[in-house]
Amino acid sequence: MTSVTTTYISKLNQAWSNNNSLLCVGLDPDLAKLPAQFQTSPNGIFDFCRAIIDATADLACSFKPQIAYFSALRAEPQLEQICAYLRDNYPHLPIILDAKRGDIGATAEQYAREAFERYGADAVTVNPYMGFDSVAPYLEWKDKGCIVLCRTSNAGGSDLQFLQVNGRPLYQHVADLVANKWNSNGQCSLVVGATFPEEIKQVRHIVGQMPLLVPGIGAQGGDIAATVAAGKTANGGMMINSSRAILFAKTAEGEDFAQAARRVAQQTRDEINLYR
Ligand SMILES: O=C(O)c1cc(=O)[nH]c(=O)n1[C@@H]1O[C@H](COP(=O)(O)O)[C@@H](O)[C@H]1O
Repeated sequence: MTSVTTTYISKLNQAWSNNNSLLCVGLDPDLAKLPAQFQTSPNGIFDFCRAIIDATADLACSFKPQIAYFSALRAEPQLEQICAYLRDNYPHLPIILDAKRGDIGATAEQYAREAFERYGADAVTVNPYMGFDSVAPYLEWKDKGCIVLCRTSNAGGSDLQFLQVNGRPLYQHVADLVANKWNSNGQCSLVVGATFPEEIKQVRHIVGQMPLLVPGIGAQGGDIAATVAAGKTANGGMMINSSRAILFAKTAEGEDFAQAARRVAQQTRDEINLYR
């Protein structure tokens, strides 16, 4: 059996190759969209996510729970259970806690503890808007990952990220800053949306081999071929996230929701691999 390593980056490298996959399965369990039996049972969110995890783990390079789907419903204990379930059963797959945190250092220390101690995540998404001292507390956790928003997948990302600053767009400054100043321990990644393949190319050029978290395929319509071509590296280079398209895949005749999720995850993984 392959040995399990403990840093975010080494886990990710192993997951890319062991599962031959760049697919990150997003866990965004919108209660209203869950099959009816999970909407009403007390541990329904956990049970739904566990079924999705078991159905897709061999096809994924990581799982990304989005914290708002839990905290909005006071369901953080179920998120703790999901993270524990992932650590116990799929310890080789990194857990990316999507929380998009950003605050002054003292508060960021608490957010880092929340991500890495409470949930035992391998990496957390953070917002760079408040600058280095707001990100530094995450970097103190040397074996954990810090995934910084750079060129987000939403249209409104352009409001700020495309502003020209000293001759180039702000998102390129973020990429440069993270790659050349903040990443001294090699634990950083960047978020770049699959809806903007040209920007993925620009970011890849600036950051070398740094892993990218790339949401925006599936429900947001990002182009898989263009995304992979723009961001791939020799050993992987990207976690390409899909959430709703997998979680709430339309069932074919005779399929249950988990089988449908697996089918879509497999199609997505295979389509990504076509272009690697
Ligand atoms: O950081 C993220 O994960 C993220 C960044 C971004 O630029 N765009 C984006 O969609 N996301 C997240 O990625 C997931 C996308 O979900 P789907 O559109 O359903 O695949 C959601 O959890 C978003 O919060």
